[in-house]
Amino acid sequence: MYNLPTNTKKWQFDIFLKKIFKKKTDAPFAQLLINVHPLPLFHVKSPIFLFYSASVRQGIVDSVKRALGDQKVKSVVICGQNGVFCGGADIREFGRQMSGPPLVPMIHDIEAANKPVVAAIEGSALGGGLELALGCHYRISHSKAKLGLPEVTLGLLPAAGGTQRLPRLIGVPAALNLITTGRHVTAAEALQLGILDHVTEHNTVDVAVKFALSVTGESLDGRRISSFSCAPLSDLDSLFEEAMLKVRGAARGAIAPVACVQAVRAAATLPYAQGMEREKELMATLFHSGQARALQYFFFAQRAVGRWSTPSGARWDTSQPRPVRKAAVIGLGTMGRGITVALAQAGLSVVAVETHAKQLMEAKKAVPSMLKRGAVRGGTTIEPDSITYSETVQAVADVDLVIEAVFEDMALKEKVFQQLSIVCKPDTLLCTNTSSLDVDHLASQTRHPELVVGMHFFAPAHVMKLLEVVYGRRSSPAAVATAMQLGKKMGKVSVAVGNCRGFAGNRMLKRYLEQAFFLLEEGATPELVDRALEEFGFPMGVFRMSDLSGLDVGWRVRKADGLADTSLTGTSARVRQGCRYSPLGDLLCEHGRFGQKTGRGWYQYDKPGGRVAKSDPWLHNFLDEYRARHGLVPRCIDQQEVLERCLFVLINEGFQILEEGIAAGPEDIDAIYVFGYGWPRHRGGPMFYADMVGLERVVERLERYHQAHPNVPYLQPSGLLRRLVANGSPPIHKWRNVIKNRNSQL
Ligand SMILES: CC(C)(COP(=O)(O)OP(=O)(O)OC[C@H]1O[C@@H](n2cnc3c(N)ncnc32)[C@H](O)[C@@H]1OP(=O)(O)O)[C@@H](O)C(=O)NCCC(=O)NCCSC(=O)C[C@@H](O)CCCCCCCCCCCCC(=O)O
Repeated sequence: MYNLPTNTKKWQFDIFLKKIFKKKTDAPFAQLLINVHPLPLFHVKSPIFLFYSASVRQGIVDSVKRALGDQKVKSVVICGQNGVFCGGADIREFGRQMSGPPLVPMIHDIEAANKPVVAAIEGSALGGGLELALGCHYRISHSKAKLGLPEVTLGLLPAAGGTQRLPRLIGVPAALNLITTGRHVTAAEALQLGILDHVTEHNTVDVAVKFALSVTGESLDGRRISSFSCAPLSDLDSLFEEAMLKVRGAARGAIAPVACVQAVRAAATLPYAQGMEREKELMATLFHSGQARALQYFFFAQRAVGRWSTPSGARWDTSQPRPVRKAAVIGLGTMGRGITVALAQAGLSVVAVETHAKQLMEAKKAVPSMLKRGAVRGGTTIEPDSITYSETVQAVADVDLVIEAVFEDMALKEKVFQQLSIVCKPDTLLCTNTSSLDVDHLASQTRHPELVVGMHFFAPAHVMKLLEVVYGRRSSPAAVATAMQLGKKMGKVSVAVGNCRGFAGNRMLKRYLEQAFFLLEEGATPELVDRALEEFGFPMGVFRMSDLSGLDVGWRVRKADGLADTSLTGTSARVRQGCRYSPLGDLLCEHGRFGQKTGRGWYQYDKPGGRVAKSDPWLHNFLDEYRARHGLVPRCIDQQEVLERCLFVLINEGFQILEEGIAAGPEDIDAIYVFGYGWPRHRGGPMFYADMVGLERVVERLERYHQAHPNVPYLQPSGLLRRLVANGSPPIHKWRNVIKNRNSQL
């Protein structure tokens, strides 16, 4: 029996030796089962799994050394504990001084062993976990395991030989796909790709031990992946050019996918040792990059939003969600259909209500085909009768939860909530899919305001990952917890936010859009503004995005708010409620230019519904005339000003939202912006970006722009932003302390 490595606690590293006797000969025969797990997670509901920490790596190195040096040991099986092989490197270690044995020589020594080493994979083999398995001579996996090299999603590349061994094992095209996307594959796909040697439904370790016995003494020459050559390909150059174009198009400005392509190219063109050198060099450029920091921050931020809290003290860990088996959707327009699909995909039974016969008929056709497409994409099946359709609200009498998705009109929504309050069971949760209306007001229309919350979906609702769960003043903790849990069940990232106009996302977006309009007044063009934002990493600039979502949407809201009055002339045309206002969007709508759907907006399209935006001379003339009419002298505006004006004002509103407690922490805002508004993930989200840029700089630029535009009050740095700077600009993970101190003084 081997002893645990000194200085390793039992819960950190477990290793045991199993003596197995060959049945026929009865000769002593031993395998080493190295448990490469577990770091317990301090999360009651999570399973235990391991990420390589220094002590784990040390443990593996020592154990493998002893196993290989022990004549009694004939083969080695490496497995995890508690059903998980290995989730890869401990990401938290990256920010600190790294210690302990490095992974590359550790895996190299395993591969060089003269005894068969078998990886027994259960749960996950990700990142460095899969790289370890690739260093083994055989890989046996449970059918439910997931495998992958997700380093690219953390701004890195698989630098423990992953970029060199995987292409040698499964070929360049398949390896490029896995390494540049970071996607996880099922055991079945991994077997088909050739990553695995065998997949089992039974006890993986038992199967691996049996297998390890069966190959004892066999030659390992053909089993060391580093000695393989990549399968030859006829046109390597165009393959890599195509791969480069693809990754550049998928995440503009992201450096890790580009480095991944370069590393795989090295595998395809260089001997293994030189390829490893190239892998190391490329990793060194990524490792300390801002993008790696941003992506690793975002990895934890995504998880942090699940630990929600509200200013009234409701929390994720003390609030019990209610079971939801049957749900209803009221209103089957675009949003309602998407929500119906998302609920059905989550396995709920759904009552879909639409009072307009024509719309109902169309929905009855559209929803099943959306479900079918989703099932094909996700390889799932859907119970066709999980959705029932009705023309009357009475059909929702027995559901556990209703999501209202009627037209964005307060009077109409009020009526629906009054009806629902009468028709539904007294404990039914009533949710509204509004994008900006007052949730408290809607709650006041019902008998149980504590059971009312907002569920703000993003279009298309069955595809977009973000869900803002909006708690009102009287929403009960159970109501919030139920909506959050339902969001998770639908595969969404649910973020709890307070009730205010536009909630967190749209409230910030309003400021961003306004600045973009002001920039046009001052001399910019839609092309210039969009180019700056797209080069920053947004998939679409603000004007292309408006054309896609429809200019009439914002126009309707501005009209309802009494803002869109184009009959005003002179200076009052560009001022509303004492603040600068740009009527440009309203004027375009008056010309019938609603964006892609009308074939004209900020750009022109070849036909209504066309997708390809082309510069429009009409629009440029229109802007010239508009400026001349208002005595505006166009000036040269550079990309930096576009970014600062549009992004810093959005960030400033984010600080205001934090100050007011509408969002509990910066991670919430960042998750909303990355998942709902196309903020480039490799920039971590707007609040993380502010931290990277430096809070002093954000304040300084905002102040300067405010001086230049004194009638734009929200260019003034928010109180929280100023306080953070006064507190020495602490790093983002400490902002909550400053916010908490302030709230506790209120
Ligand atoms: C594993 C999962 C699939 C589990 O999912 P599940 O849903 O069950 O659970 P959660 O996702 O909620 O996670 C629970 C809990 O665990 C935390 N966590 C998850 N993964 C990690 C991790 N890898 N490290 C640390 N912590 C982790 C998570 O945050 C949750 O806790 P919380 O408190 O937040 O609730 C799923 O979690 C998952 O997919 N995880 C990520 C897996 C992954 O991405 N793995 C890859 C890691 S990177 C890696 O392995 C790199 C390797 O290639 C090794 C490379 C060699 C490195 C060498 C360094 C050389 C540096 C050279 C440069 C030097 C230059 C110079 O200085 O000069």
